[in-house]
This record gives sequence, structure tokens and C-alpha cells, in this order.
Amino acid sequence: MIPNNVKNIACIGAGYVGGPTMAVIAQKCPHIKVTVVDINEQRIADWNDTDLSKLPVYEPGLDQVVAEARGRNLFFSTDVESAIREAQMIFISVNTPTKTYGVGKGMAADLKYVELCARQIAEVATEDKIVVEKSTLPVRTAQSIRTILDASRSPHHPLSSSPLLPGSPSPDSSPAPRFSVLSNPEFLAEGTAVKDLHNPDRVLIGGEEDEDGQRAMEALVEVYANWVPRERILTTRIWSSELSKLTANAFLAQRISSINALSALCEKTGADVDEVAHAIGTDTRIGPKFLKSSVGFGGSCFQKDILNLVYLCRHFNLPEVADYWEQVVKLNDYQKHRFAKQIIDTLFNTVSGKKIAFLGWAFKKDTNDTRESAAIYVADELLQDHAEIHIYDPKVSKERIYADLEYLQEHRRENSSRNSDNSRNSHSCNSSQFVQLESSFIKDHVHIHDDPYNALENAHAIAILTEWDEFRSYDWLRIYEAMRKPAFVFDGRNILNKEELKEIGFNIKGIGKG
Ligand SMILES: NC(=O)c1ccc[n+]([C@@H]2O[C@H](COP(=O)([O-])OP(=O)(O)OC[C@H]3O[C@@H](n4cnc5c(N)ncnc54)[C@H](O)[C@@H]3O)[C@@H](O)[C@H]2O)c1
Ligand SMILES: O=c1ccn([C@@H]2O[C@H](COP(=O)(O)OP(=O)(O)O[C@H]3O[C@H](CO)[C@@H](O)[C@H](O)[C@H]3O)[C@@H](O)[C@H]2O)c(=O)[nH]1
Repeated sequence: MIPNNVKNIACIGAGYVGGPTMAVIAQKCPHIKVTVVDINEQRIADWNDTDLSKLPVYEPGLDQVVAEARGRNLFFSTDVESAIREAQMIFISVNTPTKTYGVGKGMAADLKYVELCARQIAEVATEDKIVVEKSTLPVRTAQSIRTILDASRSPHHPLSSSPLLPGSPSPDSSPAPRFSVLSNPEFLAEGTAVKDLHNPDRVLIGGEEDEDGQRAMEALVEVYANWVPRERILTTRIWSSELSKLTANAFLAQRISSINALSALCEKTGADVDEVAHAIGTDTRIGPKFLKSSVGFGGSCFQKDILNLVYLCRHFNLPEVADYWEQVVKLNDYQKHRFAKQIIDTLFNTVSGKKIAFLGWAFKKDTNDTRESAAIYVADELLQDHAEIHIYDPKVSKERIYADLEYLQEHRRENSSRNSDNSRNSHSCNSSQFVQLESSFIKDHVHIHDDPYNALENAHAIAILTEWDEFRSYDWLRIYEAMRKPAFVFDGRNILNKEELKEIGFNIKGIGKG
């Protein structure tokens, strides 16, 4: 019978979502054993490191949560099979990146890791289980997961006891396991993951309408009800839950692209985008959040999830709807390009041989995650013009920065060597005017610093790519004195005090500042 009272949870995928989410469940539910498994041995070793500063995910407050629960009822392991076997409820929290090959390349979500999890659960499970989609998935993925899981109940499956097939050899006498699939998308934002998990606006659970589905939903509601008020735990039909996740991200990203589109108009007209955002945000129907104009949104989710939504719309023959949402991503590409171009234009139409210092590489503050960070695309565009880039980020490693730039070149290589008719023609990563940069060129032209003042010394210009708080409190007079003149600052996050910097002597340009 599908359990409605869970004592043992497994989570497949110990990444930015699986790790923090399960750590908080374990912290808040000491009566439940939570095992997080991953095939990446290094990641698991890092989660188990006694030095909490080495956790693979940097999130404010996460170290305390892990310290409280790890070894008590929270475990990190590479033994995926045992975790599946023992758990009553299994979360799938693996990556679902944009496909980089074949059908749907550049648009659709790549579900191969999710499918592998479903197959492994089907193979290993011997008892009834609840399978929870925690990864962000296209609407109706639960159907595919169910199909794979149900196949393990077929008379030909090695684990099936085949009670329906008279005379067939039965490997054992226990009945084949039953599964119920739930959708429980995660809405945490990086940098505030622990806060968001402790105090979510809502928890969304979608389930199937049969009796098993209802029992499974009840079981998951009971887990969250240990700390989330029940009125904030929403239960819906499974397809609504799946689609709500993509919709939420599309709406959030749309607000950023909307304000970024207007930032370009502000620069032409003399308006100030922050004043415009404040003026419209005070209308309670619009609200003040997610109206901060920037160099462009990054992160592993917004672009991927919108492209996935666009792909779905095209699949269901809704081209007008697809075009509408795709524009959000195109505008974001335009914003990143506009920022890089402004640097080159302002520095007298070339940055060749010039030292451009980057403050920040992460896609937002308070995280070490760099996936789809605007910094990568801006750096690439400046490197195309032979800039010397010097980078400081308080949390991102040297290896990560080089890997990000290399990955972009690899992506460009794939796009140019294959027929990319089906893929998105992104300005940032597929533009025909850009050449593929060699590794040696990247190593020679990109320098990473542990000390921000070293990164900034003798720079022709500074570009702020991430809104880390510490950048505001630097000694800007000292920085000015150590820079080449005219000393340019391009504030891609509008975090610096423009008037103060101008008084020091800087030539400062913000986003959407006319
Ligand atoms: N990062 C976020 O802030 C965020 C927020 C909400 C939702 N999501 C969604 O959650 C999902 C996971 O995102 P993430 O950022 O945690 O990804 P991630 O890449 O940080 O982590 C995924 C992990 O899954 C592991 N994995 C892949 N296949 C596996 C398998 N078969 N068995 C065991 N481990 C396997 C990988 O090794 C990796 O460590 C994605 O669908 C994403 O869209 C992410
Ligand atoms: O007003 C704003 C708000 C954000 N950003 C940028 O937008 C990107 C995304 O920021 P944010 O949404 O705060 O972080 P994520 O961790 O990407 O979280 C988003 O993506 C997650 C993964 O799906 C969802 O769970 C979250 O609800 C959703 O906010 C970052 O580059 C931010 O700098 C802006 O430029 N202006």
C-alpha cells in the first residue's frame, strides 16, 4: 500500500536543490531519516566534509542546518540503490538542462537523467513507493515516469512476481511494488535558499486523482506540515503543478526583461530606470519585487525553463504563445550584449590590450553558482575584442571561471559544426560574428585574483557583474588612484553611489541611467 506516513526519505541528486532542500527537511523532521545520494563522488565527499566551509553549495545559513542534522538523520551517500530500496518516498532532484543535441536541441529540457532515475527506481524497488518530482520538468513528465515505473510491474519484468500470468515462474511470492508519482516543484532562489525553505510563500504538491495519489499527497503534506503552515501547502492536479513551476519562472523573468527593455529607453531619454521601477512598483497591482534592472538575468533556471516552455508551446502548435515567451530570453541576450558593447564603445571603440576588471562572476550575490551568469557572456564578448580581463569574485573558484568560458566555446563549436536549424539563435552563444576562442587564448587573457585591489590595479575600466554587498564598501578613492585615467566604471547592477564616485573622478555608467 502507498505509505501515508513516511519515516524514510531518499533524494537522488545532491545539487543546489537536493542538498539544501533535504537538509532542511531533515532539520525540521528529526523523526525522518533522509539520505541524499549522487553519482558524483566528489560532491558527496564535499557534503560529508567535516570542514563546513567546503560544502559544495554556498548558501547563507546552510552550514548550520547541515551541522545540526548531518549524522543524526541526514546522510549523504553514493549508494543510490540502497537508498532507493530503503526509502518510502524518493525525491528526484537531478539536473534537467537544455538539450544540446538532437530533437529539441537548444530548447527542450534534457530528461535523460530523470529517466535514468525512474528506471533505476523501477529496477531496485521491492516495496510500494512514492516518487516525487523535485526537478523542474515539462508538463506531463509524470506520465513518462509512471510508464517506466509501471513497466516494472509487467509480467516480463525480472522483479515482477507475475501473479496475473498463470503458470509463469515467480521469482518470489511478494506482489510487485506500486508507485505513486507526485509533482513538488521547488521555488527556492539561490542565495536565500535556507530562508526560502524555512519560510516558503507556498509549497506546491500535485498528485494523481486515484486513491494512491491521494494517500501519497497526504504523506508529503504531512512532511512539510512539520514546519510550514497548512494553508501555505497547496495541493493540485499533477499537470497544474508541473506547469505552475515553468509559469512562475516565466513570469519572474518576464518582469526583469520588461524593466531591462525600458532601461535601454531610459538611457536614450534621460529617465532613470530605478526611479521608473519605484514609481510603478508602488502600484500594489504591480508590486516592487523583481524590477531591478541589471546586466541581464542568469542562473540555471530562467533561460532553461522559458525555452522549455517555448518548446512545449511549439509542440502543441501554439506559435504565437511560443514567440511571446521567447522574447523574454531574446531581450535578456540583448541586455548582456548591450552592456559589453557599451564598454567597448566607451573605451574608444576597442578594448584590445586593455585591462578590464570584473567585480563578480556569480549569477547573483550570496551564491557560488555561475550557471548562465551574465559575466560569462560579457567576458566572452570582450575577449572577442582581445581585452585583458581580471576577475575577482568572493566565492567563485578560479577553476570554475575557466570552465565556464571553456564550456561556452564548446557550445559554440557544437553549434557551428552541426545543423542548428532547430536550436535557438542566441546572440550570446551562437552569433556568427564571434569566433571560437582557444583554451590558450583564454588562459593568456583571463586572470583571476584573490584580492580585489590587485584585480583593479592599473585597470582601464571596472565592470560590476554581481551585486555582492562588499563591493559597495570598498575604498573607492584608493581604487581610483591605482587605475588608469580616464577611470571608467560600468555598474551592471546599479549598486554604487554614482554621485560619490563622480566626485572622486570616476566616469561611471549604470544601467538605465540617462
Ligand atoms: N538551482 C536552483 O536554484 C533550482 C531551484 C528550483 C528548481 N531547480 C531544478 O531542480 C533540478 C536540480 O537542479 P540543481 O540546481 O540542484 O542541479 P545540480 O546540477 O546542482 O544537481 C543535480 C545533481 O544530480 C546528480 N545526478 C544526475 N543524475 C543522477 C543519477 N542518475 N543518479 C544520482 N545522481 C544524479 C548530479 O551529479 C548533480 O550533482 C533541476 O531540474 C532544476 O531546474 C533548481
Ligand atoms: O529584480 C531582479 C531580480 C533578479 N535579477 C536577476 O535574475 C537572476 C535570477 O535571480 P533569482 O530569481 O533571485 O535567483 P534564482 O536562484 O535563479 O531563482 C529563480 O529560479 C529558481 C529555479 O527555478 C526558482 O526556484 C526561483 O523561484 C526563481 O526566483 C539573477 O541573475 C538575478 O541577478 C535581476 O536582474 N533583477
